[in-house]
Amino acid sequence: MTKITKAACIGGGVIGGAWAARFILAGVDVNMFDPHPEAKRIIGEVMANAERAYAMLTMAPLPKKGALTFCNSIEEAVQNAEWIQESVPERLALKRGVLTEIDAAASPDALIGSSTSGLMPSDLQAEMKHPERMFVAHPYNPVYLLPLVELVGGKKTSKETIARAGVAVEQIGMKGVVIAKEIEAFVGDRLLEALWREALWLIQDDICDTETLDNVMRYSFGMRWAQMGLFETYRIAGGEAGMRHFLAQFGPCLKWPWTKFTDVVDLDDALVEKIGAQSDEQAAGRSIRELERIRDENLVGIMHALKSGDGGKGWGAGKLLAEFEQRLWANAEKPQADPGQAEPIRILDTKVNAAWVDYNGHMTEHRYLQVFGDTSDGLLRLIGVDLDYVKNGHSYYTVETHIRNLGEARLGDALYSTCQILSHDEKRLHIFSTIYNAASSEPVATAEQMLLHVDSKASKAVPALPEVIGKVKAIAEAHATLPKPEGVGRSVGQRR
Ligand SMILES: NC(=O)C1=CN([C@@H]2O[C@H](COP(=O)(O)OP(=O)(O)OC[C@H]3O[C@@H](n4cnc5c(N)ncnc54)[C@H](O)[C@@H]3O)[C@@H](O)[C@H]2O)C=CC1
Ligand SMILES: C[N+](C)(C)CC(=O)CC(=O)[O-]
Repeated sequence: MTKITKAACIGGGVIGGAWAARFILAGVDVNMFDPHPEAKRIIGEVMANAERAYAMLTMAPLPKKGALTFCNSIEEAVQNAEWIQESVPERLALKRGVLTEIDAAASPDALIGSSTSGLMPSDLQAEMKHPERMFVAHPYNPVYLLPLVELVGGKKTSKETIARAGVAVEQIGMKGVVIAKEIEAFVGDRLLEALWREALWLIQDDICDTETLDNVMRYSFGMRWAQMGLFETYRIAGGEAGMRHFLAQFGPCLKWPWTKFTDVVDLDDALVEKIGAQSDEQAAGRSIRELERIRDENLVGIMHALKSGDGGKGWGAGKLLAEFEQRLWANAEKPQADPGQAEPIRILDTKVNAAWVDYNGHMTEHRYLQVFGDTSDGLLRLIGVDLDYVKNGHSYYTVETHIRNLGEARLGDALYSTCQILSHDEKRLHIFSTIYNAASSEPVATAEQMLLHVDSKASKAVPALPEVIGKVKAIAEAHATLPKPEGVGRSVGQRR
């Protein structure tokens, strides 16, 4: 078993709530246990931000969202869960107690991950009856966007568990990196800890304030690190002679007094207050949720940029996103439609989310094209133009689109789209799509489009394959009995 259909999240704070969002948006049902009196509100807000981020992240068809169920106990939450993720506060005794409860109630082959930032898995699994299935799955905030998860086994974790976990995280768009030996704080947090220690010294000693320090990072090496790590970046910094020259040139600096090394700053009340006050000033009144949304938009932008890196092949986290999207397309549900039915085919059900809304307070222009694009893609899947068809060198390209905006779509409005085939031949597909407001059934926009069947390797129009033409013909014959939709053949500025 590696495909996860149900997960349990034990602890639904910053990390547990975001794990839940990642699972749910990947189509996995989640049972949540968190005794916090406001857990539902908090997780609801995290979920809303995650959905907003995914709407910006990808145009690929996300699977039907998993269901979120709040449970009253750990025992209830872990029932039938294939992956259980513990994300309770970072205290060894608390985590051990929770893991022991999970251990007693979980299915024997469930994978049990801990989000701990630094505790050793061997210490966490010490009191478990079946410790072989327990490991650290250390994510990065926000879990629903940042794909890395460090997988760390303890003394009693089986190799099979780590291997299964590595495969399972791919399903939810993550990159599992197996850490060879367990060590406190693993790899990422050891690096962050070193930086954090120096940062605290710099603030304590009034070398800079929190905003200056953040500016130093985000206008320079912070940007570098998002696309290449430390070593690849420094290899380039060595010039043509590469890493060896870099080490020869900058190695000796390690002996210079550039850092306070392992001395730890005394985080007393005065320093806490100093950092707190500088951080408040830096935030300029923005709430945490607002900051999260800004962060998410930026992270999505970075991932989009990385997706087109390396000459379009994708690079790092962007390559991973491209591969995840390929899987989403491959698993996309075909619209359910009877091709013989004489009515426009209902293709898409969607909702106007925050990222789609512009300064006028309604759905912005290019999102209409996105919905129409998703609608024509839905029709294509219905006629057999799926990912395999595309991989084999054939596809339809849209060569002309005329959109009419007829009504407003506001934040949260439920929408659906339909598509009608107007005419076709062996190369061309002439379609008319309509977006409706689901509550009023009023049309919000229409698009008349011409699609051309192509040989994508030769970049030229060629006849569609017979099985596709057969399906198009069946739908077109049924649609031929329909009246011509109002607006067909309109040109911009045309007199009525
Ligand atoms: N916040 C971060 O940036 C990151 C945190 N982590 C790790 O994730 C874990 C959780 O941290 P956060 O989410 O930041 O903490 P948090 O304080 O935001 O959330 C912890 C949640 O656990 C709940 N909880 C407490 N006792 C519980 C119990 N017995 N059963 C179920 N739920 C319980 C609390 O009500 C709270 O909602 C920690 O191990 C932390 O080291 C890992 C990566 C990043
Ligand atoms: C601060 N922290 C140690 C909890 C951070 C992490 O564990 C990872 C992250 O998201 O930076």
